[in-house]
Amino acid sequence: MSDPVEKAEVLIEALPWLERFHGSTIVIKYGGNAMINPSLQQAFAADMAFLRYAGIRPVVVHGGGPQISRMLDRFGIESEFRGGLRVTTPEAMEVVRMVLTGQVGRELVGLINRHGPLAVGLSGEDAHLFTAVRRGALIDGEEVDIGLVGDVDRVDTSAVDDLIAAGRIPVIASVAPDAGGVVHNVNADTAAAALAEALGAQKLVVLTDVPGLYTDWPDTSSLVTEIDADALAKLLPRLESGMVPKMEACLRAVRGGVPAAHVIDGRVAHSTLLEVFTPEGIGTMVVPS
Ligand SMILES: Nc1ncnc2c1ncn2[C@@H]1O[C@H](COP(=O)(O)OP(=O)(O)O)[C@@H](O)[C@H]1O
Ligand SMILES: CC(=O)N[C@@H](CCC(=O)OP(=O)(O)O)C(=O)O
Repeated sequence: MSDPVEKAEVLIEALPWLERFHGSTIVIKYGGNAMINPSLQQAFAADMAFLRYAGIRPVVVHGGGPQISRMLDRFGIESEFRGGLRVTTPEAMEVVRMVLTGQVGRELVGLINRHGPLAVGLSGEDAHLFTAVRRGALIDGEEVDIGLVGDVDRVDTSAVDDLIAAGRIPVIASVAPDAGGVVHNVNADTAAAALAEALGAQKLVVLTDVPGLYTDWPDTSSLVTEIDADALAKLLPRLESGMVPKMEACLRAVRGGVPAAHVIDGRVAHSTLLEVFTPEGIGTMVVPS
């Protein structure tokens, strides 16, 4: 696009969205499957800086499932998932914590900070951010024990609030202690939804490696552009694997007062900007009923 008028039109198209979201908090969940290559990761980091410099308050919660699986593999530990959640032994938990807080989070912080002194990494263990409660996986209506896996029971947003007030971008790993201090593995979608709700965010945006939710996976004609909470609740028992915690998270967020939760394709460069600043948006939008 070399025509200056066209360029100006693209810029001005963002104005209504800048007016609407200026000063708002948006929680962005960056899934491990969307971290496909360095240029996409750099585009994601640039988007976070762009949001921040546009007067929006981005808060990043990151996953790292494939990265954890690769490291477990290097240690000769097999990965097993039940209902989209990793079966987490105490041994695997050490690896989960190391990869999320020491590797994936650090890399993301570094990429965002190429654009200024913006990102600060933390995890659910910092300043009581998340308190976990042990949960099982729901398999055919029955709760199955999957080890040190937690749900978010309590959120103390004070550390995140402090960082936002200082103009920083919190980058959060989803490990969290329970009330007794035992660290649990929390699915990153779950953590992002709990945080979006506690912060009173205007949006939850979940980046993954598919264009959105399919009602009849993997039939690509069944992509959903918009669904309300009640319809999603009805669909949930029919969903599989990684989509289960993801759509549970969207449901939790909108039922908890977040006006919209979006699942978008993180393999598209700058997908977050497209979601926030264009009238069409992209992916699947979940809204309250
Ligand atoms: N109904 C569905 N709609 C879309 N994706 C689905 C569906 N059911 C299962 N999936 C799978 O869920 C995956 C996304 O979840 P997950 O692998 O946990 O991603 P992430 O690392 O981004 O959290 C997709 O790559 C797709 O293979
Ligand atoms: C309990 C559970 O499953 N935890 C996840 C935490 C990371 C995560 O959620 O990463 P993605 O967003 O990339 O899937 C795991 O161990 O893989």
